[in-house]
Amino acid sequence: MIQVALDRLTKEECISITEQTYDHIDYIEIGTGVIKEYGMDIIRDFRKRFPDKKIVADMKTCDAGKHETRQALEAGSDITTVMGLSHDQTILDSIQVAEELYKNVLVDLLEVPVERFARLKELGVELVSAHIGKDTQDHSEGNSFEHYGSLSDDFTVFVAGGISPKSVQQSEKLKPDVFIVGGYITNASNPGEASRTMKEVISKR
Ligand SMILES: O=C([C@H](O)CO)[C@H](O)[C@H](O)COP(=O)(O)O
Repeated sequence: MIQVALDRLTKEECISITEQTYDHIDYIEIGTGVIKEYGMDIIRDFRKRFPDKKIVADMKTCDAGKHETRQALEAGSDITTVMGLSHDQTILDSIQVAEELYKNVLVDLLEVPVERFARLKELGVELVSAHIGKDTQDHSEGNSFEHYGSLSDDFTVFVAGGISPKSVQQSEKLKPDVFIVGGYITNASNPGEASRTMKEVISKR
């Protein structure tokens, strides 16, 4: 499956890219910076405009887990993100609220040491995102999925970070369920075509 990540865009650009890619994507991610710009209103707006798609709010919550999780999920997202490096209590609180609302939390593994993965499992985490951060994508150190090992025995795995048709294979060991694709689609001259290509490559794996 594909999650289009809408980052560093205006609201109008987010809407246009979603419309152009609609037939080839499964999840719409409202990116962290976009949420900072437009708040919960953009989630409410997307819920109305795109009722048939799953919406992920990339809140990157790291404290106040109950409040921020409720905020994003009640605005209409299906999934909200919480940082795996947060305190255990933040993760527990976020999961509890998501369960009350029959929705989900996606735990972002950015900079999380491998030793913490077992604890996340104990806390009840089900969805994780193996993520190469934007700031390390152009550097050789930290620009690899290698250290994530094999997560798929314990979690449903999303992968993110500079994903393109060429880099799909690099995360193969993680057996991802969802490929989070930002720049490859959003910076393309034809985002619809880019999302179609991405879908083809993923379905041929
Ligand atoms: O989560 C993301 C990043 O931290 C910026 O907020 C992106 O959505 C994710 O990395 C996917 O975007 P690309 O790396 O451009 O594919």
